[in-house]
Parts: sequence; C-alpha cells; structure tokens
Amino acid sequence: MELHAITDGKKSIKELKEIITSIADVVDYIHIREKSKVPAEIVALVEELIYAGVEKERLVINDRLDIALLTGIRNVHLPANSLPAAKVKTAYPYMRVGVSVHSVEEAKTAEEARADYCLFGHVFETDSKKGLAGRGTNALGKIVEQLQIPVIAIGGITPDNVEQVLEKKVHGIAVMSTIFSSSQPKEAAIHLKNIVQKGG
Ligand SMILES: Cc1nc(C(=O)O)sc1CCOP(=O)(O)O
Repeated sequence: MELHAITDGKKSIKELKEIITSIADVVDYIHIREKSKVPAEIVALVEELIYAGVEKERLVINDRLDIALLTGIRNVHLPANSLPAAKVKTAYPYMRVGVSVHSVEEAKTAEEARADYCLFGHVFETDSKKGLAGRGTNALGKIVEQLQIPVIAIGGITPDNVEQVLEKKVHGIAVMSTIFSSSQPKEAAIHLKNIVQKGG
C-alpha cells in the first residue's frame, strides 16, 4: 500500500527541503506540486533534495515534464488539462506517468492512455477544494472495481478516515495537509504510514 505526500504550494524552498528530507524514508512518493514557483526554483529544489540524499525514485514532478527530464526524475504526475498521457508514454516509455481523475470516464481514459496509475479525488471534503462535497468512498470503490491500473485515493484523507478508504481496495493514498500542515510532518507521516501498512 503506497503513501504519497503532495507538497502544498505554501512553503518556502528551505521549509520544503527540511520537511521532504525528514519524510523521505517514511513515504513512498513525494509529489513536487509547486504551481506558483518558477521553474528555476523547482529545479533547484529537486537538485538540493537529491544532493541531500532523497532517492530520485521517490520524487514525482507534478505537471512539469520538462523539469522531470532535466533533473533525471522518472515520475511525472499529470493534472487535468496537462499534457496528454499517451503522448508522454510514447515519447518517454520509461517515464512513470500518473493522471488525476475525477470520474469513471476520466479514469478509463487515463487507463487507455497507458497511465501507470490514476489519482482519484477528492474523496472527502478538503480545504483544497473549498465548498465542494467529497465524491465519497462509494465512487472510489466503483473506480477501483472498473480499472486495471492502480488507483490512488486523494482528498481530505486523515488518520481518522483512512480506514474507510483502505476498505475500497485502493493501491495507495495521497495526502497534502495531513503531512504538510502538521507541526510535526515526520510524526504525521509515520502515524499515517503505520495505519496504511496495517491495511495491506
Ligand atoms: C492535489 C489534490 N488533488 C485533488 C483531486 O481531487 O484531484 S484533491 C487535492 C488536495 C488534497 O489535499 P488534502 O490531502 O489536504 O485534502
């Protein structure tokens, strides 16, 4: 069972470096999702993380295929309206490509496009999608049933509700605030990892 940590776009490069190096051995993947930082900053962050010993295999670059290529990262995550997954897989077959999906239809499209996994959300209410009800665990279960590729759940997942997600036989979970808004990110990640590991 995979645990993905997604950066929240609110931290400085220095803070990100501290948090990511502290959780790098706990979580399976760390998505660098820094939409308001310029490419030069993101490249510098990735290079600093690698220099600090974070394994390249654990880093996922959100949206920016160019930055992944430039920094030698072989994981890219494509949000809605990003690059077409099929074209990325054709051009860079070795690249592990994830796609964000919000319905069965989008999930099937991602699978047909040879995405390696899909990220389905948002399962529960979350500050990241203010005013929008969660899509719920039943919708999550249907996606898992209908897809061959791994489904990772995202959105409002905390230690208190993660069991409901694990019951749906997901391949993993992804969290942002549970780790990045915590005053003790490493402890928060360990706590969640322990629960997730018990669930499979
Ligand atoms: C980055 C992201 N994508 C989502 C989607 O539904 O596709 S929800 C989300 C944010 C998740 O943050 P938190 O763990 O704090 O709820």
